[in-house]
Amino acid sequence: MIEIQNLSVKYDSQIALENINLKLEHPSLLVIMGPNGAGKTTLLKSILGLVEYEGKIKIFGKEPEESRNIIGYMPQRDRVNTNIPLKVKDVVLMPLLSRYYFGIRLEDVKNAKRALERVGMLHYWDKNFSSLSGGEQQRVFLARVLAQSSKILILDEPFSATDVATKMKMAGILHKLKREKTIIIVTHDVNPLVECTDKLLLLRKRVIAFGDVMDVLNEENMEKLYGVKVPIVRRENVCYVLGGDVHVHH
Ligand SMILES: Nc1ncnc2c1ncn2[C@@H]1O[C@H](COP(=O)(O)OP(=O)(O)OP(=O)(O)O)[C@@H](O)[C@H]1O
Repeated sequence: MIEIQNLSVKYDSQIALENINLKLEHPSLLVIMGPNGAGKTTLLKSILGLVEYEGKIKIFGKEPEESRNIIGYMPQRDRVNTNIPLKVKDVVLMPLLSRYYFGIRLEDVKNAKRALERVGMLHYWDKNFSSLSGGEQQRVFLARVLAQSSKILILDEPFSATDVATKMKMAGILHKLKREKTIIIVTHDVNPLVECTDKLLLLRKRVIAFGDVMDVLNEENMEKLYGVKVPIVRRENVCYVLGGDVHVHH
């Protein structure tokens, strides 16, 4: 369970997050949406203990710094150097290696292969990572995080650079995983995930809205969030953002 109380983050004097409160049950899937610069990545980094913050964050009752071994993190692709001179297998195995000082275990290789198979990339095992397309690299990054078998997954824009088939495939994997894990996803495109999202957080430095998708995803809240009209279509028990990828600078 993740509990955040009165969380605020400042970079120098600039406020990135102000008075964030939320509670997330385990297992569940939380989607975070908001305009560029809204503090989404900063919120993820706070949960990971990677930035200084004011307020309280408890992850199964522990501090973020003490919880790193139960969290798998997939950073935003734009912010990592994807020109890595490594094979696909090395990229997936790397976080597993750092856990054990005595080298690679057969079980780690099995986990890495299983994760790559899950995202449909096992045939690239021996291929140079930098030669893959953006969407393929994204699938390898997802495999890397899946192979860690963490209780909590934090994914920053996992769908960027992926085609519609890959998005649907990734969403399907996450849908299955959320039965046993807590998954936190930042995305500009909530549509592939609406059916498996338990809680939606609309963030713009502060919490604009937090709750069930059907309650939170409405035109009034989207206008508050993005400052422009964003049409929503409702159909039976689901709703979608018309335009899909909402990417607005505030
Ligand atoms: N290391 C840093 N030093 C100074 N300012 C920062 C730093 N990281 C982020 N910021 C600023 O904090 C604000 C929030 O940034 P953050 O990356 O959390 O936004 P975001 O919602 O993830 O945006 P995007 O959708 O563009 O990825 C921005 O104004 C950004 O410029």
